[in-house]
Amino acid sequence: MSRQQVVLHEVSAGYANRAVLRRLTLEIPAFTTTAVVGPNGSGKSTLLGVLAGVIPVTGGAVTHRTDRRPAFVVQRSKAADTLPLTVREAVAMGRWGHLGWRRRPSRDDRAVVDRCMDRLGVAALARRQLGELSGGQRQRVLVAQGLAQEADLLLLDEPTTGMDATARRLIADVLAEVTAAGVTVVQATHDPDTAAAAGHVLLLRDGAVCDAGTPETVLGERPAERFPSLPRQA
Ligand SMILES: Nc1ncnc2c1ncn2[C@@H]1O[C@H](COP(=O)(O)OP(=O)(O)OP(=O)(O)O)[C@@H](O)[C@H]1O
Repeated sequence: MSRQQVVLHEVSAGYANRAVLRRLTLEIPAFTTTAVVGPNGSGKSTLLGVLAGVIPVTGGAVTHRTDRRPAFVVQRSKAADTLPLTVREAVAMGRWGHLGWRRRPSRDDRAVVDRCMDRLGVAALARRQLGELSGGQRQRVLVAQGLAQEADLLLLDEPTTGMDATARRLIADVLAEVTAAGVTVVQATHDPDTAAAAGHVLLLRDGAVCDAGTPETVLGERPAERFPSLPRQA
């Protein structure tokens, strides 16, 4: 178990009147990146919600390596883009779980927020309203917020959607750094290059795992050709 961050055993989950995940058994290896791939509607976001603990399971068991709360970066389209928040306030929300009884951010909390904004290249935008940013900038702010939680499990739902190549590389570098520092990352993605760079790949279809393993075994040597459902992003 120590090398597994999360183990799912025959897990079923979904929404009111809609079963999505069906008796899913899988392992999320610790300290590496798992890419969750599969066609639209195959259950990637639902799986992330289960791993985050925000979607209750209707059957089976989910076992986490630690009892720390995971960080969950939701798809930008599902996040409220119009909240009246500055970039700094949005990233600082990542510290809420760490605040002491006075609920006031400490110097350390503020330093973590500064570091995460810096790492995601949004420090210069700190005072801007979220609603004024481009889609790619907002997405980077959400990743910075996830990073600021300093969780040992970082869950990201299609974090690079709508990003240009430079921003995608930045996210890939940040995720490589955090896994090297002992964090486990799980990201849903439609990008074959992102999936090919992961340590582990889970391929979902119709709410079930249809393959799992290294990128080479699951995706083959030419992921974009083998998985036309994973369109190469512009
Ligand atoms: N809040 C919800 N209520 C009811 N059904 C939902 C809800 N969210 C998702 N679904 C349904 O659950 C199924 C799985 O959706 P999910 O979002 O997990 O797929 P996905 O693999 O992440 O898809 P995509 O690649 O399009 O993001 C789909 O049929 C979807 O319509």
